[in-house]
This record gives sequence, C-alpha cells and structure tokens, in this order.
Amino acid sequence: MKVAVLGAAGGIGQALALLLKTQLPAGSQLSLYDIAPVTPGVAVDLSHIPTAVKIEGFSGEDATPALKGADVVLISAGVARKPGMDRSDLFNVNAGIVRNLIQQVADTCPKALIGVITNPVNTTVAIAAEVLKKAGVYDKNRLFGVTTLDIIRSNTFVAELKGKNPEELNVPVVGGHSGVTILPLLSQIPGVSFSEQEAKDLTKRIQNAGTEVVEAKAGGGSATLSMGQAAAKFGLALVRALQGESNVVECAYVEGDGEHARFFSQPLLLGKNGVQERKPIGTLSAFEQSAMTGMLDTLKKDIEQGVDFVK
Ligand SMILES: NC(=O)C1=CN([C@@H]2O[C@H](COP(=O)(O)OP(=O)(O)OC[C@H]3O[C@@H](n4cnc5c(N)ncnc54)[C@H](O)[C@@H]3O)[C@@H](O)[C@H]2O)C=CC1
Ligand SMILES: O=C([O-])CC(=O)C(=O)O
Repeated sequence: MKVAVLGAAGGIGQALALLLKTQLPAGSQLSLYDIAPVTPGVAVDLSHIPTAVKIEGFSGEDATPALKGADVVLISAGVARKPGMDRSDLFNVNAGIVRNLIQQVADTCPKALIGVITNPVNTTVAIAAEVLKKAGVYDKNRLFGVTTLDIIRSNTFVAELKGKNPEELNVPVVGGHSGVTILPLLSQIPGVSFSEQEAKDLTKRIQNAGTEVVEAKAGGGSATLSMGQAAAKFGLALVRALQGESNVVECAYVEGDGEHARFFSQPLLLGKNGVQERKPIGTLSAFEQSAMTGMLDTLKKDIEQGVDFVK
C-alpha cells in the first residue's frame, strides 16, 4: 500500500505525515512531495521513527516520482487563510495548484483514491473532477473532498456541551466545507438531544470553527494539527477499505446522484474501489431542513466556479 501526501512540507502535511508514519500498516510506503526544498529532509526526519513504514521525500516542480504506484493521494498543497479572508479568497492561488497536481495524478496513478484537502474544498473537488474527466480517467467513486475536520470538531463540541466521551461520538456532517454549507446533523446523535437554541448555536460554532482557529492564530495560518489528525483518520479509513476491511464508513464530499447538488458530503461506505455505497442522509429536523435548503445556492455556485475554471 502506497500513500502519497502532496503539500507534505506544510502545516497539515507534516502533521499528517507524522501520523501516517506511525499509524499506517506495516509494509506500507509513504511518499512526501512539496515544492519546498525541505521536503526530502522532512522524510529523512520521519524515517528515524521506528515503524515498518518506508518513507521517501521529493521536492521541486515534478510530483511524478512521489505519485508512481500510489494507491491513495492526499492533497494539502496550497495557501491557507489569514484573518478577514473567506475560504473562497483562496481560489485564485489554489485552483491552479490543484489543477496542476491532479493532472499529474491523472498521468501517473489514475486509479488512486484521491483526497482533496486544499481549500476551497467545495470548488477544488469540482476542479479535480473536471481535470480527471478531460484526461479520460474520472471515476466519481475515487475522488473525495476531505471534510473529516467538521466531523471531529462536531464530536468534540457536542461532547463538551453534553458531558459525553468525544471518542464515542460520530456526528454526521453533510453538505460542503465552508460557512453555511457545513451542516452537522445534530438531531441524529443517538442518546443526545438539544434545545432549538442549542442546536442553532452549536451549528454556528461548527460552521465557524475554521475561522475560530484562523483568528486565534492571528495571521499564522489555519487549522493544521486538528486537520492533520482529521486527514490521517480519513486516509487510514481509505487504506483499511482498500485492504478489504468491511463496514468502513466516513463522511466525505463526493459526486453523488445530484439530489441536493452535484457534489455533496454524506456518509459513505468505503470499499476496494473507493465509494461502495452512498448512504442516505436520513431524516432532518425542521431546522436542519431549512439550513439545507438555504445552503444549496451557495454550494452550487461554488461547484460551478470549479467547473468553469477547467473549461
Ligand atoms: N479540508 C479542510 O478541512 C481543511 C483544509 N485546509 C486547507 O489546506 C491547505 C493547506 O493548509 P496548510 O498546510 O495549513 O498550509 P501551509 O502553507 O502550511 O502548507 C501548504 C504547503 O503547500 C505547498 N505548496 C504550495 N504550492 C504547491 C505546489 N504547487 N505543489 C506542491 N506543494 C505546494 C507549500 O510549499 C506548503 O508547504 C490550505 O488550502 C488550507 O485552507 C486547512 C484546514 C482544513
Ligand atoms: O478555515 C480554514 O481556512 C481552514 C479550514 O478549512 C478549516 O479549519 O476548517
């Protein structure tokens, strides 16, 4: 099993690489790539950790050596937010970076499962899909926008509010990954209930959690360590599914049947070919239903922007 991390010298990339070096199954290969010249050194640093995971690092313009034979590709290359910016403000720089890297994935490891972390995820996943389509290798079951951070934040915040063990919670979060498009389904948590006000306030906190970190870091970037953890959780789930483990279910932003929007985050049963089954999002509360209706225009515009970029 080979996992490639693109953007591996960055805040997320280094945290993710550390977690993968210590948690990938024995015998796996971990391949790091970033334009930053430090990247081979990051790999040498991690290589001294005594696990049976072989690690290599590559830098420069060409990601091909890192991508050769990759089964899973996780992409966090790009710029991060500063206070006062929206995720959509990252489009100008990150759209081109994602287009370029996905083109290299299409050329080198077209069958890999791809997890896009780079923001704005609502749009960069649409860019990735269109680039893969143009290259004739698009499989909607193999391309994911990584929204796992929204789930782990929801688990943490719900546990804090309700005195639960966060590790026993698994809050489904559907929609997209920015502002109003992030919709935690708080009504579906077994054994936990919320007043209308609690549900409203908590939903808002989850939607603004990225901004909470951006402001706290005061110009020093956005979430990197919690995102490293989230990306590792998602990447390891892909690996487990590829290895034939059953009942691997994670939420992610994928192309579905278009019932709500062309791309939509929902619970997915993962298998050897990526998405094995798109699970229904279940019954929504009146509040969630109205939040869902309210988000769709924004989400569809975000997607359209990505499609237009590649046209
Ligand atoms: N999906 C999600 O939930 C989250 C997404 N993000 C996004 O992840 C991205 C990365 O964030 P950080 O790691 O904090 O940023 P960072 O600035 O620490 O790292 C980004 C890395 O990308 C590299 N890079 C830039 N252009 C590249 C290229 N063309 N090819 C290869 N590498 C390139 C840089 O050299 C740098 O090492 C941002 O777009 C951020 O908004 C951040 C948090 C959560
Ligand atoms: O908010 C940001 O810019 C980074 C991000 O996506 C998150 O933390 O959820």
